[in-house]
Amino acid sequence: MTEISNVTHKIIGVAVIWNNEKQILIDRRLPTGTMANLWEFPGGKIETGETIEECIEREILEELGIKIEVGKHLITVDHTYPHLRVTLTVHHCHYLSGIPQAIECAEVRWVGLDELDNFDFPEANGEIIAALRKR
Ligand SMILES: Nc1nc2c([nH]c(=O)n2[C@H]2C[C@H](O)[C@@H](COP(=O)(O)OP(=O)(O)OP(=O)(O)O)O2)c(=O)[nH]1
Ligand SMILES: [Mg+2]
Repeated sequence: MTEISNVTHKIIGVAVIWNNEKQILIDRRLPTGTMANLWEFPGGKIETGETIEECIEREILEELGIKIEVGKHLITVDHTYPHLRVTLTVHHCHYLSGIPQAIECAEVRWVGLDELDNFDFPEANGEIIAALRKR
């Protein structure tokens, strides 16, 4: 039997933003809504007509107020939560300018790769963090 899934599918561009101290920028989600309070790599939904790279650059400026250079693709993770399917296309990015501000999130932080274990991320992020550690 074939089952057609009606679950919402979000196509998301995600940034792993590096600074010159080999730190990564992470943000904590707002205390309301899906995956409340969890930490994530900043990003958001792709808009019609834009590439994933353009999406990432735009979302980071909108959400954090900083300029970045979008670099190499790291991994694409397709994950289904109980009420939501996400496709996270993750790129390495380099920090260029501006002070990160928590415009659409609760908090932002620069952290080292070895510090990521101290933060709670959504389930889909396990694969992203594993890919980062493999390098
Ligand atoms: N930006 C980002 N989203 C992630 C990560 N891991 C993960 O499961 N997600 C999920 C959470 C959200 O459901 C979705 C991102 O979509 P979004 O940022 O456009 O949506 P949202 O839930 O924040 O809110 P909204 O804009 O739909 O109101 O992907 C991650 O590391 N970064
Ligand atoms: Mg978002």
